[in-house]
Amino acid sequence: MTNPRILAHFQESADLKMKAANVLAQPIEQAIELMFTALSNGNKILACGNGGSAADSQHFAAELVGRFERERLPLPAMALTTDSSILTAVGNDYSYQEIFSKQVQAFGQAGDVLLAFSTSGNSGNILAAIEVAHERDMRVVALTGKGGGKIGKVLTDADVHICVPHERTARIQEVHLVTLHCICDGIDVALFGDDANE
Ligand SMILES: O=C(CO)[C@@H](O)[C@H](O)[C@H](O)[C@H](O)COP(=O)(O)O
Ligand SMILES: [Zn+2]
Repeated sequence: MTNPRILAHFQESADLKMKAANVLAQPIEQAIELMFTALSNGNKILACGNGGSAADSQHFAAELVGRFERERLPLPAMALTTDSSILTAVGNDYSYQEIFSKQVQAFGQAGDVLLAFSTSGNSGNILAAIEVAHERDMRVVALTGKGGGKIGKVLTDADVHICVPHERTARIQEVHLVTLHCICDGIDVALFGDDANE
């Protein structure tokens, strides 16, 4: 007999993914187009998030600098969650709220993209990073959940909001992950064409 709690996790995750596929396909396509355009213009992607979403930020950067499924040259993406000296110095000397926004201020250029993760849509350091990204004429792709929170209210029409229709952080993150892989795949298709017949 399969453990019912384990079965329930898989079932809820599978059900949400299929629901999200229909709801989120369009904003995911918009995110692919936005990122491909930025990369084609010589711009880069900066990614940030807290906890599990910090891992997702690093996961995404690794698949752009390294590869997703197809061989290609490195693409410029950077997670703002990795430099412990920056994170501890800014967190200690200024505030935890500024650990990402200071880096966006330092590294972000007009035309760059900020990939911002927050399952609640309410993390202060993500909101602060988005504010600085807008000040620096960057575009924002926000991956949220729980209705989008405060982030949903600060995004502009030039940004893309991928808001997972669920209230449970773990489920939202699981859809964020498949979304990242859709974006990586979409960028490769834009670069090399569809490999469906390969
Ligand atoms: O991964 C998980 C829960 O599954 C946690 O580490 C989670 O990422 C943390 O609680 C974050 O601080 C949540 O922040 P946010 O997604 O609401 O911005
Ligand atoms: Zn998690």
